[in-house]
Amino acid sequence: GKILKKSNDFKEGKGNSKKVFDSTESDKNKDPHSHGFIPPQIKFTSFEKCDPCPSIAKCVPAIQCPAHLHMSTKPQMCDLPGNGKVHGLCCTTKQNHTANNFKKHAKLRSNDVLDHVVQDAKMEFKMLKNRERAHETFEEEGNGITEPDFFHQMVFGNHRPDEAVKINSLTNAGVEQMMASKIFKDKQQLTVEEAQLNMFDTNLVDSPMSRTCLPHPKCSSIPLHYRTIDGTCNHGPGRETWGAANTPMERLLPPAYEDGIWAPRNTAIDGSKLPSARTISRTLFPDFDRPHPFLNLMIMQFGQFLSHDFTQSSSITLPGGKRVKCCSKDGTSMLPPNELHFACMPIHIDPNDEFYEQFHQRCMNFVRLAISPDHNCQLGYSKTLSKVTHYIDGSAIYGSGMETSRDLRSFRDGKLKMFIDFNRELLPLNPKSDNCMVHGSACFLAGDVRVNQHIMLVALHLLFAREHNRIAEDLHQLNPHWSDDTIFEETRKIVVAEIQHITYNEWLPLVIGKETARTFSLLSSFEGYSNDYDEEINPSMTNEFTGAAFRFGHSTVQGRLFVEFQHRLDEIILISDTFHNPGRFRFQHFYDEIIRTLVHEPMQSVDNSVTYGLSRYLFRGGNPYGLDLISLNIQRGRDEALRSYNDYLAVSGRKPIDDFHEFGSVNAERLESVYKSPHDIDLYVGGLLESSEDDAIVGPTFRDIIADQFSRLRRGDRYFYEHNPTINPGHFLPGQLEQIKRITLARIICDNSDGIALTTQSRNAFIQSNLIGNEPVPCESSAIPKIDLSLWKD
Ligand code: HEM
Ligand SMILES: [Ca+2]
Repeated sequence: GKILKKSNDFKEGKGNSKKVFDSTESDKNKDPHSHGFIPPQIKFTSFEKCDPCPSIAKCVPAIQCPAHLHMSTKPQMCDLPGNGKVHGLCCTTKQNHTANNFKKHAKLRSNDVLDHVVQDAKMEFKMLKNRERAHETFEEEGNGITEPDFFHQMVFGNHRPDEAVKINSLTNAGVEQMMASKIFKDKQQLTVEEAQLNMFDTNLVDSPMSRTCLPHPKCSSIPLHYRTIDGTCNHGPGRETWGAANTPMERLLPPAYEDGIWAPRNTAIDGSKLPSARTISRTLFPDFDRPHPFLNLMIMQFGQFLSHDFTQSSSITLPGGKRVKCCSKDGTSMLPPNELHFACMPIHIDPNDEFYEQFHQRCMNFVRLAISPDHNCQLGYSKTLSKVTHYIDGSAIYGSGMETSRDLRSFRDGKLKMFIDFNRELLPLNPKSDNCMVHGSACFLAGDVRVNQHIMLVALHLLFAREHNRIAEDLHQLNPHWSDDTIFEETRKIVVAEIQHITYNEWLPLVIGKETARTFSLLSSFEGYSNDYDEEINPSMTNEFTGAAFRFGHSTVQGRLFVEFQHRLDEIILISDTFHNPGRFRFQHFYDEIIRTLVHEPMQSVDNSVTYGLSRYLFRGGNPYGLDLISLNIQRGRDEALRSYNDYLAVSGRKPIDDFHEFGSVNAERLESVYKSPHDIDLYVGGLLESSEDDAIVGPTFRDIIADQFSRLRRGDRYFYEHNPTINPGHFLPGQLEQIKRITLARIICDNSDGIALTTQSRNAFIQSNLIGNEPVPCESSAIPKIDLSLWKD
């Protein structure tokens, strides 16, 4: 095989001088919104085999090979660890896939230009804010029945008014920078794809717009012993904000923004408009009961709990924090263009929609995500942000901000606040009256604002909050001299390690399959420390992951819960009745019973079926109909400018499709009835419809996007529980780490039950409890190993 010496050599790859994108010169002067804009396609390259990789390059799964190398040159194939079925690519696999890797050639011509850009952007921003005032006059809810859209916006909500103010000013800064980038692009006559490839070489740090830059935290020169609450200072100088709360997401591939800056993906390959997200949803995602043969609903619920640990997008709101509305009041039409807020992207509902027709609904509200200033305050395409820490760090339990975290702590013996009801711990009651449907009934407070979203989610929050207090109590007994702070931080460290261990050791291999977990080096080692930290890996969420791949979970949701009660009649609970309505937790037996149900009941398979509880009745509350989560997901992908499904096949090293029949004849027919070309398929749709391979539950495209993200989340986290003492300033002692690695979800369930309806538990809490080999054993049984906390005695 050929030897490549430097990363630069990739660019020189023989016979590969062709351009990355299929860009036509005429794109340059075209208005991207005008009919006829053709989104650039990513070219697929085939690879030659070469073993071993040249020294500078590493053999990595294709998706981890930075996009620019991938697309413009021919990296060579190599063998990955595992069963030899999957080939990797020899790549220099550092930090970002896109940004900063492309040669910058949009050099600033003169400083005058930047001054003009900044001035114009300021003016435009002012005008935008003025126009926004007109929307303030819309009245808010009146009749006492909360609209589904109200709870939808709560998904992007804040804990505290001060957080709302902060995020609002950050969003404004993002919007102002977006305007500057647009103006800059026009003045410098950059093409759409130059913008998409982030070829801008200009930042605002020294400009009068520097106040819009992302604030840089001051980190001490010696790394802190415990991770910060907001995730700052995990990485070294220049990278202090990586993975922190309120910082931008990254991408696997350049965005499909149609103007290169922020205009959503709207246009099909032939220049016509893409089909409506609702049309796609109702055509392709009916509701069938297809229970998984052995996985249970805990797979689903732990997955959502995790997703709330590492991502919460933010939505654009009116200046006072109120909702933006894009449909007429009665939902029968969209607002006319001159009345639409700039963040509006309402979803069109067909007149013959078999569900919404009876309610005369023709429009579903949809507001675009907030955008953030860049880490380095660089002009370029817009980036969405996560309000929670990107790391797996228990932020759904402890909050992602100092003030929220204080609101949650009791400041006694390191414990979290709890609400004592019937002599047992429930989550503290939420002082905010609008967080739940039924005011005055139970409504809870946790580290994540979405806690009350539905009843199964509450159970997981409670489980881990109880685990915190249980460990805190033990540490207090062992070390009576420890302060509240020390107990809190030591307990938090253990709980986070438990979550990370369960994630990588139990949960993830069941989702992406053991083989892929091995290929991406994601399995926990049986013993000892790990050495795979890489300071250049940005752990931040990718848009492909949060906007599409990790939403696979929506297909696993069971809309009807069969809850077996011991002292009452069994009940079927409809998930649509529990949105923001967790009152059942006040029944003494309910917590134990819902956990038992999660472990007993099958999850739904990942496929073209989604419960109507999500695709018709989402957040219905007291209304006859709700929202459609699948429509929201598809529309969200376009809002975030995810590229079409085919481009992601290319980046994970597979051949793009040009025939709908790749998805089987039933799906092909349905796809063909909505999409004009296989090149138009939205990532969420294509990814969900793929059949899985080997032992994964998701198809290969989602599988690889998920595996890549979980790889970043361990290799790019200094405080990852397994990392060795030279890397992790808060590392565990060898004996302690050994104890952590004994932990399973089953043990945590056992240790925190009320002992009423739950006294036995299956060893694998992610596999249905009625299956042979996974029969429940008594909680005291040594078959479910315990953690020995005496190793934490000072
Ligand atoms: C009953 C269960 C669930 C409900 C009601 C629910 C609801 C929602 C809603 C309303 C959104 C925002 C949609 C938008 O406007 O873009 C969302 C986003 C999301 N969901 Fe779910 N979901 C559920 C379960 C799950 C599960 C099981 C997973 C993963 C295993 C998951 C992963 C995600 C992710 C990653 C996002 C994006 C979050 C962000 O970046 O803001 N969800 N979900
Ligand atoms: Ca987090």
